[in-house]
Amino acid sequence: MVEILHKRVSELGFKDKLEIICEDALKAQFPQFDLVVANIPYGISSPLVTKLVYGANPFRSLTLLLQKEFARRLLANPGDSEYNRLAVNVKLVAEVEFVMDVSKRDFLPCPKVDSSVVIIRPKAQIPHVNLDEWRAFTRTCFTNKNKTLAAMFKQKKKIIELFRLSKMKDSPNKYGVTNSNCEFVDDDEGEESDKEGFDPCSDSEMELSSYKKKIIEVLKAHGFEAKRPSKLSNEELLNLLALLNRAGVYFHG
Ligand SMILES: C[S@@+](CC[C@H](N)C(=O)[O-])C[C@H]1O[C@@H](n2cnc3c(N)ncnc32)[C@H](O)[C@@H]1O
Repeated sequence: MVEILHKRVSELGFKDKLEIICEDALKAQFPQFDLVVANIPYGISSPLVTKLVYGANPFRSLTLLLQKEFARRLLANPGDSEYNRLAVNVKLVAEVEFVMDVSKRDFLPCPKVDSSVVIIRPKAQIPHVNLDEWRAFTRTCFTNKNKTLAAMFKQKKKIIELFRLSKMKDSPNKYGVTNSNCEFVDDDEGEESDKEGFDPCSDSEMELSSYKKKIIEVLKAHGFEAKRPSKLSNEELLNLLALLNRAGVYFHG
């Protein structure tokens, strides 16, 4: 395709106006861009959309041909069965507009899946929130997006993880917890075990229990206890994150 493009622009006399970067799109450092119009490889849709939307580049719009199901997930709203962490995170900073469906029969050779075109535009006003903290928080919430928040935050593993993160805020070198939540690939609904991989012995049971109580009190006091992440708007999630942070509960070290 690169050769064909080079040949075509040469024939049309546009050779000096086109620079072709032939690299892995996930690894390449993009030059400054204003518009993206792309038929992207469907297999890397999630990390590529993340990279484009959360990159440092102040773009105007991204017009993307995506696999239809992926586009539906990106367009989903709270309460929709497809609502997911990707939609939550993209919609924090951008608006996603549906343009059109494109049938697989419109391609030759005919692929296995249908496609859709969407336009993503950055929001004029982005909520004031630490993005690493936000993404770690939505990762926690959307790992079990249909569980109630009370059930989710009663999981021992989760409590220990958050407790250590909160302590790490006070003494960063003492606690070896790292949080690799920076990418929001489509990994919601990965059920978590309550016990695996954590050694609660190093934290006092009493401290853990009062920490858990503190979280549950925040949920109860603000009517979040019986709510489920899959039904919460970004405004509600932002509010919950702010309330938890204020109570000393953090999701990112
Ligand atoms: C859906 S096709 C689109 C091709 C072309 N843009 C078009 O519209 O006909 C996606 C293209 O991205 C290429 N590709 C796959 N993974 C890639 C990656 N990580 N970085 C850059 N290109 C990739 C594929 O080889 C394929 O040519």
